Amino acid sequence: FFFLFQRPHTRFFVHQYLRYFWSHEERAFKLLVGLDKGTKCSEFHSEFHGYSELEQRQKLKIFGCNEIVVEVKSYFKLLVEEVLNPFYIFQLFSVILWMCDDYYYYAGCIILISVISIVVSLYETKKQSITLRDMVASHEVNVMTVSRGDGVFEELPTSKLVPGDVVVIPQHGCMMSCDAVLLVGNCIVNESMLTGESVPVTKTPLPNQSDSDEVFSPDDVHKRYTLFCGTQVIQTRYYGAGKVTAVVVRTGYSTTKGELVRAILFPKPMDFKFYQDAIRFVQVLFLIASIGMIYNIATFLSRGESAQRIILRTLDIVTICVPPALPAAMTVGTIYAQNRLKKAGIFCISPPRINMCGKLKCICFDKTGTLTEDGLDLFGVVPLQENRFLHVVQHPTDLPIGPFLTAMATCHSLTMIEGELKGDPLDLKMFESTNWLLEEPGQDTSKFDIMVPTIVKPITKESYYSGDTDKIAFEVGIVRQFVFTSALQRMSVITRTLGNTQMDLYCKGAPEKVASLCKQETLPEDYSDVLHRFTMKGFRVIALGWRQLDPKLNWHHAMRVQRENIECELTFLGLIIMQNSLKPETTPVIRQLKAANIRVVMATGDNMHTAISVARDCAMVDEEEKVIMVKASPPSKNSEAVIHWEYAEVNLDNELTVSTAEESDAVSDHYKLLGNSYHALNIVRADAYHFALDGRSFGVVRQYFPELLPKICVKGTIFARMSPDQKGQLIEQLQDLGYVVGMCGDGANDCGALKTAHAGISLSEAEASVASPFTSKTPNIECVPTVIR
Ligand SMILES: Nc1ncnc2c1ncn2[C@@H]1O[C@H](COP(=O)(O)OP(=O)(O)OP(=O)(O)O)[C@@H](O)[C@H]1O
Repeated sequence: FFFLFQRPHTRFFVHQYLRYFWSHEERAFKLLVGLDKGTKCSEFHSEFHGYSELEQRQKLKIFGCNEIVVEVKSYFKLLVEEVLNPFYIFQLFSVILWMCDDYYYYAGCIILISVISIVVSLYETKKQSITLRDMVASHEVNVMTVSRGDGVFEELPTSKLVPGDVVVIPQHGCMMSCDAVLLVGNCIVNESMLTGESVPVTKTPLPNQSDSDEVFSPDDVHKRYTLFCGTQVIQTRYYGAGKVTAVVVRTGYSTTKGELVRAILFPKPMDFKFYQDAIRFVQVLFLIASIGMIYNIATFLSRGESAQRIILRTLDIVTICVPPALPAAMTVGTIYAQNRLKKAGIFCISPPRINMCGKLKCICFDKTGTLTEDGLDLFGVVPLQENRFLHVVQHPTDLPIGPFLTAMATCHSLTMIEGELKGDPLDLKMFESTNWLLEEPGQDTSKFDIMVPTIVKPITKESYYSGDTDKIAFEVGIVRQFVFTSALQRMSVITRTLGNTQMDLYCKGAPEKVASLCKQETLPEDYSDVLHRFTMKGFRVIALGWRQLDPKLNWHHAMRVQRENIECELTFLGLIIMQNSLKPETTPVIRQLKAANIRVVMATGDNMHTAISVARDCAMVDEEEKVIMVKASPPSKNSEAVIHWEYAEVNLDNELTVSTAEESDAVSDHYKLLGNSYHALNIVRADAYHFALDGRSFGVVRQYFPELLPKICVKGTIFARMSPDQKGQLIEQLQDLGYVVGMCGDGANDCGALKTAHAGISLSEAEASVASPFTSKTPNIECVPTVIR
C-alpha cells in the first residue's frame, strides 16, 4: 500500500464492504489487506512504534473507517427486493389473469395471503437485521489510546484506527474493535462472540526474534498472540506500570469478526440439490402445462371461440400447473420454523439454512463438552516412583510435595476474575484437587523477582518447607505461560520456587504428545499398556512432564525463549485420569438419529481409544459392530507411505498392511482390501464395521492415498486427535461424498467445521455467536433432532 500511497489518484471499488485497489504494476484490481499477509513477525517489534497524525490520516483514506456497520434496510427497499423475486412476479401475472377472467374470489384470497406473507417477512427480515446490527455493535468502545511514537500517547476514536497503529489495551480490559497482535504483556480474553466458548483464553506477546523470517499469520500459527475484534479483554497483565500494547493488523470488515458478519450478510450461494430439483420440477410442470395449452388451443380453435377467450383459457392452464402461492407458503414456513426454533432455545442467524436442515444425512459431533460433560471429574492420578507407575491415587492432596503436585498446581491458565477462579474446566478440576491457593499479587511482587504475576502455595501447615537457616514458605511463582492450543495438544509453564535459583518447566497435555517430548528413559516400561488400559475404559488421560531449566536462564531469557527450545528433554511425571461421562441426553439422541438412517460421526481432539470407548458407550458403534483402526504413516527413508489396518479391540493377529501406491490401487476395493484376512472378510459381508482414524493418519491418507479417502470416510465413524483444520477438512470430504452434513460442537476447536457444514449448531451460553448459523442455549445434543425436524 505504500506504492498506492505515492499516487494520489488511485482507483478503487468496494465490493461486499471490502476495498479493491488498482495496481498499476500488475494491471489488476487487488484486494486491500492489512498487516495480516506478508508481514514478518520480527517487523512488528522493529517497525511499528506509532504513527504520526499525518501518517494516520493518510492511511485512513486508504483503509477507510474501522467500523462494522450492518445496514438495516428501509421497508421500501426490502419490499422492492422481496417483490422482485420471480415467484412474486409470476403471482402478479396470475392474479391479473384471474381478474381478467372475472375470477375474483380466488384471486382475492391469493392477494390476501401474499400480502400477509410479505408483511410478515418484511417485519421479520427487518427485525433480524436489527438484531444482527445490535449483536455486531454490542458494547463497542469508542476511544482507544494510541502511541504517537517517542512515548507520546493520544486518545483516538476507534473508528479511526488503521493497520499499523500501536494501541494500549486498558488494564481493566475492553471490547476489541480491531484485530491486533500483542507486543507486550498478557491479556485474558473472552472469545465467546467468535467461538461460542466462554472459557477465558490467555493471549501472550508475540516473541521478539529479530533473526527470524517467519511470516505473521493471525488465523492459525499466531492466533495465541492475536486479540480479535469482537472479543472481550477481561484483564491485562504486565509488570509494574508498564503498558500492554498491541499493533493493529486488520480493521473493519477485514477483521475476523467482519469476515463472519460478511458471511452472514452475503452467504455463499450453496450448490444445493434442492434448488436444482426445484427448477427441474417447475420445468416439468411447464412441460405438462404446454401440452395442455396446445390441446386447449386446438380444441378452442375447432370450436371457433374468440381470441380473448383462447388466450385467457390457455394462460390459465399455466397458473393451474405452477402453484402461485408457493413463495408465500415458503416464506411463511421459514418464518414459523425460525420462531419454533427460538422457542426451543435455538437461535438461527441464517434462516435460508433452515430448509436445508430437513435434508441432513450425516451429523458430526465433537466429543468433549458436546457428547460428554465439559466439567470432567478427576478420577485419580498416577504418579511415578523410580520410573514405575504407582497405583491410582484418588486424592492428589495425599501426595507429598514434589514435581508431580507442583505440576498440577502450576500448569494451567487459571486466573482470578472478580475473586473467582476461572478458566478451562479441566484446569480448574485439576488445580482444585490439589487444594493449593492461587494468588495474583498484582503490583506487589517484591518477593521473587520484580516480575512474578501469579503465585501458588499449599494451604496446609505441614507443607511448609523448612530450609537449613530460615523457615521459608513453599511458594511457586508462575513466571511464564505457554498457552494450550488444540494444534499443539499441550501447555506449559515456567516456574520458580521461592528460594530456588533455578527455574522449572512443567508441561501437561495429550499423553502421546508429552511422551514424545520426554527423555525416553524416563518413560516407564509399561507406559503404553497403562495408558491403553485407561483410555480403553473411556477415561480422558492427561500426562505431565517436568524439567529443571538451565541455572543460567534468567528472567529475561525466560521471557524470550521459544517454547520449542525448552519443551523437550522432559522427565515424565505421570498421568492425570479424568472421568469422561456422557451427558444423559447423548445416547437417546444418537439412537434416534441412527434409527432415522442419519449417519453419526465423531470428530474429536482426544485420544483414539477414549474416543472409541465413548462411541461405544453412546451407541454410535453398536455392541456387535467392530471398529477397524486405520493407521497410516508417511513415507520415510526406507519405506513408502503405508496403511495399516487393525481391529481396535482385538489382538493384533488380524492386522494387515498395505504399502506403496500400486498396492493401494489394489486395495481401493473393499473386498480386495480386507479379503486378505478371513475375519475382515466376514466383517465386510456383515457390513457391521466402522473405521476409526486419528488426525495424523487422516493427513497421510489425504496426501498419499487420496483415492481411498472417500471409501474410508463412507465407513469412518471415529476421527480422533483431529486438529481444528482437520475437522473442517473432514466435513468437506463428507460433503464431497454427497452428504448434507451437520456439525454440532461447543466452540473453539470446532469453529472451522461449524462454518463449513451445511448446518453448524454451536452449543453455547452466549445468546448468539457469529460462530455458526445455529446456536443452542441448551448445552446438549437434543437440539439436533429439533433442528432436523
Ligand atoms: N487445558 C489443557 N491443558 C493441557 N492439555 C490439554 C488441555 N485440554 C486438552 N488437552 C489435551 O489436548 C488434547 C486436544 O484437545 P482439544 O481441545 O483439541 O480436544 P478435546 O477437548 O480433547 O476434544 P473435542 O475435540 O472432542 O472437544 C486433549 O485430548 C487433551 O489431551
